[in-house]
Amino acid sequence: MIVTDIEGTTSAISHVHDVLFPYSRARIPSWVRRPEAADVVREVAADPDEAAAVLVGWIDADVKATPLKTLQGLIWAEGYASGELTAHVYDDVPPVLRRWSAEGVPVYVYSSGSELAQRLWFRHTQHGDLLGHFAGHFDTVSAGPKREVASYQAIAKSIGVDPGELTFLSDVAAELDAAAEAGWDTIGVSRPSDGSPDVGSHRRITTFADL
Ligand SMILES: CSCCC(=O)C(=O)COP(=O)(O)O
Ligand SMILES: [Mg+2]
Repeated sequence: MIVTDIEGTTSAISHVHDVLFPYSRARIPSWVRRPEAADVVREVAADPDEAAAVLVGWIDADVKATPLKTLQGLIWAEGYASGELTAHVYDDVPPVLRRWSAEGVPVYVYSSGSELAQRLWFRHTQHGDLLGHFAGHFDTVSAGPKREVASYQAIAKSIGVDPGELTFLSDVAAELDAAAEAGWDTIGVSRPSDGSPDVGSHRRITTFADL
């Protein structure tokens, strides 16, 4: 069974940082006053203005904080609905997703982006709707932070399989290390167009075509 990261693995880091993050950053000051954001604001600060400053600071520092990821999912939902946003997925990914679907290989997503953000992402790619290829989604709420071994143990337990049956695809060495420590197989996906991040000692590929 496959569990895949999104940013840097199925999709370009540059798209997240140059398109998605600025879209949410520009809208946070008004969104913190909306009723849908009340829980997030309460978690982050004493009032909406203070919350907006914290949330924008997290975007600028790329902090994968759960309240930020929750709010970004809500903000991006409007962008996808209006047609302002389209998600990026590398050209080599859809053919492999189709092959895995045809072969009955279950594929899950594990991303710091919220489950809502993940679903929107794969529903609105430049290749069309790819969401049907995924058996389930894990985020920092359902599994925990991506650099902690316990998160990978929690995912294996939730799917109901031995850790050795799971293969994790990610561009981040610390995430792959945590998955390996939990007993998973790991493959580092290192995209040259994103600067080929270092995946440490893990098996390394540069395209899903190699899977
Ligand atoms: C579809 S989630 C959008 C990207 C994002 O907010 C993020 O934090 C991605 O992190 P990942 O764990 O996929 O590297
Ligand atoms: Mg990543």
